[in-house]
Amino acid sequence: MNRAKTIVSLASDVRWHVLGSSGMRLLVVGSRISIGLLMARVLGGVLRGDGPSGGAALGLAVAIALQFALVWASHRVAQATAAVTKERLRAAAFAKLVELGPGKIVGERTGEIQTLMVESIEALEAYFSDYLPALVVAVVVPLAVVAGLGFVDPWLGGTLLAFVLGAALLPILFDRPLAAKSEAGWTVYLALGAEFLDAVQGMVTLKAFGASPRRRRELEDKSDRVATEGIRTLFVALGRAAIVTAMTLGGAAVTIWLAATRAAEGKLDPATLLGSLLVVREALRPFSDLARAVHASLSAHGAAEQLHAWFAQTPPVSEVEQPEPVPKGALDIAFEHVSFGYSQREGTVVHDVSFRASAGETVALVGASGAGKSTILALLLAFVAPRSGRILVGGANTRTMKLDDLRARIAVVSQDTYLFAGTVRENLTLSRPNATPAEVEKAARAADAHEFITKLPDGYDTVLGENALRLSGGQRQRLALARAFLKDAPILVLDEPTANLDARTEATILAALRELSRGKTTLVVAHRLSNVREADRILVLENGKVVEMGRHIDLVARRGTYARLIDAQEVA
Ligand SMILES: Nc1ncnc2c1ncn2[C@@H]1O[C@H](COP(=O)(O)OP(=O)(O)OP(=O)(O)O)[C@@H](O)[C@H]1O
Repeated sequence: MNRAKTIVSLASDVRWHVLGSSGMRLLVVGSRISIGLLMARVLGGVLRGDGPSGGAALGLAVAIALQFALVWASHRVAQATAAVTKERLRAAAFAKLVELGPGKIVGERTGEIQTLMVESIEALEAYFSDYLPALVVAVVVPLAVVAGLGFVDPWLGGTLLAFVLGAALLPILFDRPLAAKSEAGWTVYLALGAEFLDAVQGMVTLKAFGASPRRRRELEDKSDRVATEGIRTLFVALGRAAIVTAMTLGGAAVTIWLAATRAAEGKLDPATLLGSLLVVREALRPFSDLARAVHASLSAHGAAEQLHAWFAQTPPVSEVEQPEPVPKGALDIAFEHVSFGYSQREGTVVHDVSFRASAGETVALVGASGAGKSTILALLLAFVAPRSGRILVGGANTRTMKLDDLRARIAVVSQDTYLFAGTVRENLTLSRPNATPAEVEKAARAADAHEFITKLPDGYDTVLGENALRLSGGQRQRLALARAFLKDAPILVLDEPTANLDARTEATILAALRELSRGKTTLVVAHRLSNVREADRILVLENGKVVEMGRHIDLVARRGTYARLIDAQEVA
């Protein structure tokens, strides 16, 4: 797709704002031209010795007042265009983020997504609110003035037209190299943003491994490249600006000189001469304005490519047209010959997996790291979809359900609980926004979290920073558990919820988890096998395949993979 089309297709719903903005700018220029012509009439009258014309003077006063109002209104419309563009694009980009979901987003660089959400959209905003209206003015006004002037005096009109064409067409020679440079600059800029965020998030690791000076040098190198690319772009942009300036100043000078000559020859009256002086500048000014806005257009090219690629992504799981309702009450789970791989290149990571968890049962998934346990949970949550086979919940295929409805019936506690910037209460009620304070407290008590929450400076209203870094691992998991208690969903998914905890904290969390999973269909992933002994069924996975399945006692008696895993942990 060509570049301009790529950009415009991104904001089809702001086209009325862009048109409004352009219209207002045209009115402002129109009022400036009227002021010029009225001034010429007033001065022309004086020069002819008729004295100033009262009507023209009054018209001038009205036009000046009108221009004030139009300039103000035009700024307001430009601001509104900018705000609406940003709001619509951000909403669409965020909706896409949610649609893509963790199945797609995990593995992407957070910094790049962040730059896309903030900076690319800023760049496009400038394109829509500044560059496009400036472009419309640069097309309409010069041609209108040329036509008017040509009507009064074809020689003047023809001369001005030559410079207008020069100012419009010669800069195009620079546009291709400029766009290439700018896109290169944009790419290194994005990489710098991503790297910087990585460094901030990994600061503890960088310091602990003494790697911060090296990382700093790498960042400095990238930063130098951004500066170098910027200077290169600027160099080409200066060449372009010089051409525009030569055409606009040269065009004004030559046309005005010609007008003066024609007036000296008696072929132009003084008022028309003065009028020409004033309108010629107006015909050429839009090119200078456009040259100033060209930077916005250049950044927009890189940003638009990136946003376009973002919107073109397909989610790993798409919604069905007419979803079936998720059955009510307790739900069983069945995997039937499910196979899955994250990409064709990486092959399948889950092979022909079949198992059942009746309502209220607990099924444990065990196996070495990378065996596919978390992927099976992601399949149940429909973050990713099976390549073949079916997943049934309450007897219905999950692919026929509305994704949010399915997920509303599943509570998840994982090893890395995310806590959002906000109060403890807001974090807990994430799963049930209309929960009463009594319900929140009951859930927190059940999760053994109430006590520590009440010791926080503002209790349940204590504001946690980004990802609540000041809470301990055990406290975070207690909040995660309280969230799950509050959600009270019929299916529970536990992805190594005690992985990062010390033995004593683990014991209390496990007790709360037993309580939480009572009567719920539970899928649990655990590395520490002693934690899943009581499961109704244990699935032993190896390279994405179920190699053994049964109760703890039977699997131990088989002396197979499970027994070897247990022996290995006991030795450890
Ligand atoms: N988002 C992803 N994109 C591509 N490959 C992935 C992704 N997530 C996991 N994998 C790959 O899929 C395989 C199974 O990973 P999975 O996380 O399911 O294993 P696991 O048994 O849960 O491991 P662990 O116990 O270490 O968490 C691994 O080879 C892993 O590299």
